Amino acid sequence: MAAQGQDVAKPVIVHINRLKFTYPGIDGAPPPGAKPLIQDFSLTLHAGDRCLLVGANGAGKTTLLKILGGKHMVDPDMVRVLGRSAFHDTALTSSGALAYLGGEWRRDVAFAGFDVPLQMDIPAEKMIFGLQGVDAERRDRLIKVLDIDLKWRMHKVSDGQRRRVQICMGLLRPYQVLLLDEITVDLDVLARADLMGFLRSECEERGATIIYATHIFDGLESWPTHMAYVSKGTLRFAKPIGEIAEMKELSLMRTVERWLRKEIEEQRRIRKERLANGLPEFEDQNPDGTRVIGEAAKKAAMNNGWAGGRLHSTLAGEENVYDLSSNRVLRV
Ligand SMILES: Nc1ncnc2c1ncn2[C@@H]1O[C@H](COP(=O)(O)OP(=O)(O)OP(=O)(O)O)[C@@H](O)[C@H]1O
Repeated sequence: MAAQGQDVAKPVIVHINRLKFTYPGIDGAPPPGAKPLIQDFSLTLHAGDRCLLVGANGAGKTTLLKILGGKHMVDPDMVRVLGRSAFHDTALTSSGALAYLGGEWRRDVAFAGFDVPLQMDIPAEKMIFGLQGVDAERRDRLIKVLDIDLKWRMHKVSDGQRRRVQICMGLLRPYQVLLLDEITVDLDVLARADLMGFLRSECEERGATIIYATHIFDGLESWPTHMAYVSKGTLRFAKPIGEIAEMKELSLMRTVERWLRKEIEEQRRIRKERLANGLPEFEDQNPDGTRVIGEAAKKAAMNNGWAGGRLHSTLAGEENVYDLSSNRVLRV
């Protein structure tokens, strides 16, 4: 489904066409019998669109952003960013045209993409000015927007201050497509508002396209042009913000809350019906009560693409590996 009501004169920037994806098991192949995590997912976004990606924990938002960012291989026709397949055409990310800023930074001392240790005794200035080929005006603007003190020593700053430097570095290059995965958690109200304002101007002034997965809706009321609601790996809908009926009477947060409450009620009803019909409560439940299908899946190594399975190895012994969304992993 394309986001309805968009300006068709604008170029298509992101095109997802009936995407289907299953995380590979330890042998690199999808576990036999595993239900795809993402299925029949289609979405089209145009230049200048700012799309909020919403959905419950584990719905598949991070997975989708990673697929878009070229970190998981899918059929090249299923996902096109700027007309190219990010997985197969690595120049898309290395050129900076496609940028991804994700929550995994939080647990990671090395900054994705730049290979710079973030917690060593190094001034923010050295990190920010260390990146070559950057437009000086853009750099100054970002330093101002994120209110960065160039003298900050990276090993002594707060989480929020470190995050500001990370975000600054991630935005130094003028991307055409930006994928954001819950990046504002540590930011104070002012830094968050200024950052969102900056990102908005990027879309309005130079036609950048942004997809932002978040659970924090404070101050985002007038930010998105579109909303995409994901539920259990499928797209419920993607619409321009003006076409979302609930938003005429409810805030953004209450709107999403209403969707998620409805979803959970539906799931409870389905589970009740299954039990009443003598079936296991969950569709993907094994007889022993676990919810991973097949032996290969039980042994599946957690590999989240961006970080080569570093953190996930600590979770290898956990039973229901498929019930751990990325944010849950981060919060462990
Ligand atoms: N590397 C992996 N291997 C196998 N399954 C995974 C892997 N990473 C995530 N999953 C599973 O995929 C599902 C979707 O996870 P994902 O992180 O995409 O959800 P999300 O919508 O971003 O959740 P949240 O809002 O909690 O961040 C979860 O059930 C999770 O257990």
